[in-house]
Amino acid sequence: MSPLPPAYDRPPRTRLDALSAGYDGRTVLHQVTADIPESAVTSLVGANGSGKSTLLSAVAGVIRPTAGTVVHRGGAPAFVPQRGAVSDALPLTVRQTVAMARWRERGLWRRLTGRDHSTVDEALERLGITDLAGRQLGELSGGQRQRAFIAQGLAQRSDLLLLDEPCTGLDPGTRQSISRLLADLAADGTTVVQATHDLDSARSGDHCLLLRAGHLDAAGEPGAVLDGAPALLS
Ligand SMILES: Nc1ncnc2c1ncn2[C@@H]1O[C@H](COP(=O)(O)OP(=O)(O)OP(=O)(O)O)[C@@H](O)[C@H]1O
Repeated sequence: MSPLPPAYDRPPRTRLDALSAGYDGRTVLHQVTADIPESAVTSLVGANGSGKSTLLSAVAGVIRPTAGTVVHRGGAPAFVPQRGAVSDALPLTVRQTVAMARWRERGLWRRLTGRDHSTVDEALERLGITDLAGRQLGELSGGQRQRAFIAQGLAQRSDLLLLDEPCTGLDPGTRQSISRLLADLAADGTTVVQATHDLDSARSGDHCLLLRAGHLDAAGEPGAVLDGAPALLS
């Protein structure tokens, strides 16, 4: 198999054109135009409040653009919001949490199929949490819980995985292993977009978008984007 071309040469999986979005009439994301290359890890970086989560939510379809467009070349994305899509106060096991991804497609009144169960098993396996399947979500460490939420995202079987700060609050070893997992997913054909404050993780990705006060400040190869933003590195 020939190696994939660098991210900046890959076709866009998703294209943002003059995308603006916000809350209650207040615009926080201003006319962002960018491509998200397929089969690559794109990192959204920027200071607190720069609009990373808002951009992800707009790409996920959770909030509507106030202007501009998000065009997906493919199906609906899987979105793993900050702190996961379910409260860890709910009495759910890890397996039930991951299986929720399949219920969304089936509807609550249908039984999960054998393929659904295999998808859940594969997602648990891929995140290395098969042995935690029967544990309650509320009993897990931060890193274990984060893996369960990423597994839930994977089990949605989308080729576009959107993750809001998957590494926040985790120790360096766990952060590294999650970054490696994201790279493996991209190598297998999944387009990954992560909002992150972890600059090592951003640097190890393929592509980077830097937001400043809701504007796209730079885009491209991670090293070049991050080296051009010394304030972020301090
Ligand atoms: N649900 C919301 N309702 C109203 N305003 C919001 C909401 N979510 C975010 N904002 C505002 O939008 C702006 C951008 O926030 P956003 O969470 O997108 O930034 P961020 O870059 O992800 O920040 P952080 O790194 O702190 O997570 C901020 O001023 C924030 O207060």
